[in-house]
Amino acid sequence: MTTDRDALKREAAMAAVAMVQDGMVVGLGTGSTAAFAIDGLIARVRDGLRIVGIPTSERSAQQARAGGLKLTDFSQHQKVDLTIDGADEIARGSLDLVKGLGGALLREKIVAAASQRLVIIADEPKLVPGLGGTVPVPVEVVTFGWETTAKRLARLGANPVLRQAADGQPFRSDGGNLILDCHFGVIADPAQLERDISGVIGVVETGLFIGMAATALVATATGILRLDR
Ligand SMILES: O=C[C@H](O)[C@H](O)[C@H](O)COP(=O)(O)O
Repeated sequence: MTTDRDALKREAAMAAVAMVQDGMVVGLGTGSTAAFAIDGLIARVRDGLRIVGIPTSERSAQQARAGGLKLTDFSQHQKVDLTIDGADEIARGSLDLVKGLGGALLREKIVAAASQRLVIIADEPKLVPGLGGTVPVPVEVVTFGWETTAKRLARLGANPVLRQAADGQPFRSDGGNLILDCHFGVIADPAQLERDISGVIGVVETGLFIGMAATALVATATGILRLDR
């Protein structure tokens, strides 16, 4: 019986790491759960696994590099065999996701879009009946005119909040953009909302990942729940 959240995240991560095969190009996710997966890949590479990784953030790149994982990029590989990443919410059934509370949504979505298979790892609290009930939708926006972009997002029914970094300054993504955390409440039609947000002038990318995850490995107190779309 596992109850500690980190232990559960690690269990989900190891289940995904076991899916990685020799010769793969692997997308390296971002966040605390994905960090356990990167550690697991480092250990498997030390045991002889031959892979290359494409990181979804500077911090995941740093962790991978420090562990001796060979990194590559889209100039060398335009197709990713398998991406392992976390999520802030996973909708039961559709496996639609909210991602981006760690600020990495743009590179995560680019890597996910280039992936043959996206495997999401999480512990049970992330599994929800409907998206938006427990977290806001992170939306990456350009700095110029962000205040007007926020107003346009509010017209969609959001309460957009400019994300602050620990030092009190506005949070900056790896791409140098800002993030507006958009509180919608439970979202009736996530696919339509994703299209609506994407159409807002000034928006770079949304944290709604619709129809992108193939599998979710959710660690529960009694074992790993595998959900396939
Ligand atoms: O931007 C960060 C990513 O979307 C993370 O995958 C997501 O926030 C989940 O992070 P954690 O595994 O730390 O809950």
